[in-house]
Formats: sequence, C-alpha cells, structure tokens
Amino acid sequence: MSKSLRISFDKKLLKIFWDNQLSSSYHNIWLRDHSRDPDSFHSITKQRLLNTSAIRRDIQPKSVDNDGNSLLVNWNDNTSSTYPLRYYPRLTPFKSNQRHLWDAQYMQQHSPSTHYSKIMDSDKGVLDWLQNINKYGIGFVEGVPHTAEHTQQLTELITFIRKTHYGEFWDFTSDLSHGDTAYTDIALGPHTDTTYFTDPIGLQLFHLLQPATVSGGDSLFIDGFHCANILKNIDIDAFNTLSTVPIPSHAVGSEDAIMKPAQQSGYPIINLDNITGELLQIRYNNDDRSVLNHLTPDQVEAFYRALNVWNSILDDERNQFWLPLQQGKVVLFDNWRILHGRSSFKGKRRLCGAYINRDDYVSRLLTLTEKHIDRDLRNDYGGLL
Ligand SMILES: C[N+](C)(C)CCCC[C@H](N)C(=O)O
Ligand SMILES: O=C(O)CCC(=O)C(=O)O
Ligand SMILES: [Fe+2]
Repeated sequence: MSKSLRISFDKKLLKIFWDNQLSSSYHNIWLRDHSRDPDSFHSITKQRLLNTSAIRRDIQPKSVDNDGNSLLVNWNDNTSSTYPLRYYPRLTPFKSNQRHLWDAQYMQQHSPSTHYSKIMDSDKGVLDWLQNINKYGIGFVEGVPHTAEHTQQLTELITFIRKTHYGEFWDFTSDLSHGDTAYTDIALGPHTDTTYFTDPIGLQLFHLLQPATVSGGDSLFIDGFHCANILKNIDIDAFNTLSTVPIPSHAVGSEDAIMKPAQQSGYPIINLDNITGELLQIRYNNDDRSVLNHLTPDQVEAFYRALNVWNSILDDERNQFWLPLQQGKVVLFDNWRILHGRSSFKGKRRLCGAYINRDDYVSRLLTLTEKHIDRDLRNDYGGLL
C-alpha cells in the first residue's frame, strides 16, 4: 500500500501508519494487543480475550485495509485485527473540561439546583442532579419533604448508601452519640470527611431537618479544586509539598462502632490523577490528622509552611460559600473535591444525611449518561474501550 495516510483515532489509544511505519516491534505488539476482533475482545463484556504475553515478539502487519468503518490489519502470524474508525471521547466524567471551578461569588449567583419532583419523576432528574455534581462538585434539591424518610428515599434514588461506623442513613444532633466533634455544637473548619479511610466517601448529602433553635449552625462549602489551582499558581513549592507529603489521620468512632475505629497510613492532602495528572481528590481534615511522626525536619518545615498558604486560601472569604441550610433544601456534594464546614450554634439542631461511595456514584453517572445522553455512544464507546 503506497499511501502513507495517518489514521489517528486518539493520541493515547491508537495511532498507526499505513506502509508499516510503526517504529518499534513493541508498537506492533501494542497495536495487536488493542485489537477489537472477536477472538481478541469480548464485544459485550468489553474484556480482552487475547493472551497478551502470547503475542509473537516479531509480530508485523502484512497488510492494512480500510473498509470505511474499521481498519483491518492482517498480521504475519496469520491473525487479523479490526479497529473501529469512529472515535468518541471516552466517557470519563472527571475530565477537567467538564468541570466548572467556582468561588463564592459564582456560587451565590449560580447555585446549581433541581427540584424534588423532577427527581422523583424519572432518573433523568437524577442525572441532572449528578451532572451538577460532576460539573460543580455540588448540587441542591429544593422542595424535599423535610423528613428523614423522604431524604433517605431521595438518596437511594442515586444508589445505595455507604454504611460506616457512624451508621447508614444518619439523623443526628449535638449529643456526642459518636466520638466525633460533628456530634457537638462547635464550629468545624473547612474539611473533607473520612480522610482516615483508604477510600474516602465519594458523595455526602445533608438535609437540615431542624435549624439551630437559638443561633448559628450555618454551612460552609469551598471548591477545593479551585483553591488547589490558586495554591499551584501562587506557591508551586507549597502545592508540591501538599501533593506529596503523606498525612495519617484517624477516627475514634465509638463503642458501638460497627467497624473498628479507622486509622490509615498517609495520603497527601492534594491527590492527582495517576494518568492525566489532573486534580483527583482533596483529602483534608486538620482536626482528624494524626501525629506527624514520619517527617524529616525539612519536611516538617515545608509542610507547615505549605499548610499556612493552603489555609490562607481556604480562609479567604472570596472562596467561602456560606449558607444556612433549610428544611426542604437538600445539598449533595463531591467529598473528593468540595470542603464543607459549619459555624458553631446554640440550641437544638438536627441534621440528617448519608455517604455514597465514589465508584458507585461514578458508575451511576456513566450509566444514566449513556441511557439519556447518547445511545450511539454505547456501541462506539464499547468498540473502543
Ligand atoms: C457525617 N457524619 C455526621 C456521619 C459523620 C461526621 C464524621 C466527621 C469526621 N470528622 C470526618 O471528617 O470524617
Ligand atoms: O453539622 C454540620 O453542618 C456538618 C458537620 C460535618 O462536617 C459532618 O457531619 O461531616
Ligand atoms: Fe464533615
């Protein structure tokens, strides 16, 4: 084949040249390994059937044809491969181009919200809600009957609730019923929850069933990704410190804890996606941080300096979205991105809510997106998994 026409499906996935211009034998192995022919790839389960280690080291394309839908490669081991030509972006809900980072002013003017009736009507309403989470990290629902039962039912329309040593669907007040300051009336600074789990909870939902009867108890939300970007821009050393120094943290739980109190070896406060390098997870709770007995003297200095810069950004009112939660208004937020807090309060206050696992949230988002957004995507997406 004389033409040397480059067909590039995607820089990362698959680029091949006609005229066998693949430069290294491993590129041939890589190409063969990504074949979508029925002997190499299960079209329903999207799993590889091919035994990668059995691919011959000297595998070479003998010919390459294009039938308009797929690229057909015949190999020198008498096998052949197909590669669908159409390429859709992988449905990865956390590509930064889908995220809209925000400060307090933006959130005051554009609180992403949907109505309870729309969610109860159909799972398209659930998708709208989760798309707000995917884009802004936070999403409100108005018009929710202010009972724990209705709130739990609403939560379970997303997916199942994650059970922890705090219970399943929680409905709590300041009675220290669990060994945590959340069960008191003191102020809580901006934080993410369950930093002491190997897999911090993905989403957190709050519904304030009883605002504080005397005063206070307002809620704070901060876009941790927006703040991490500020940190990166103003002090790259501090950003690098907080995205590398591992921090241990713990939860005491309480006698009736279903699970043993959690104590985890460390993870950094700012965690990046291992493939894309994008912001993946903010893991910050200064109250739950355990003893730092693993740092060198230099790391201690770098850590506390960086922590000060980080806190100066969190404490900047321009980044702090404060609001008094109310009966009937549910908030759901991405605990891997959004920090939350509370002002101290006086009197009785009752908050209910739940945790949802990260992976269960993401798979629900993907499933509803494929169902409602792009039916063709299933085939193209499947062909190129
Ligand atoms: C939400 N709920 C009241 C159940 C528990 C709160 C636990 C708070 C804990 N310090 C953490 O940050 O994980
Ligand atoms: O009481 C509140 O508003 C939230 C407390 C808190 O941070 C939590 O329960 O995780
Ligand atoms: Fe919390």
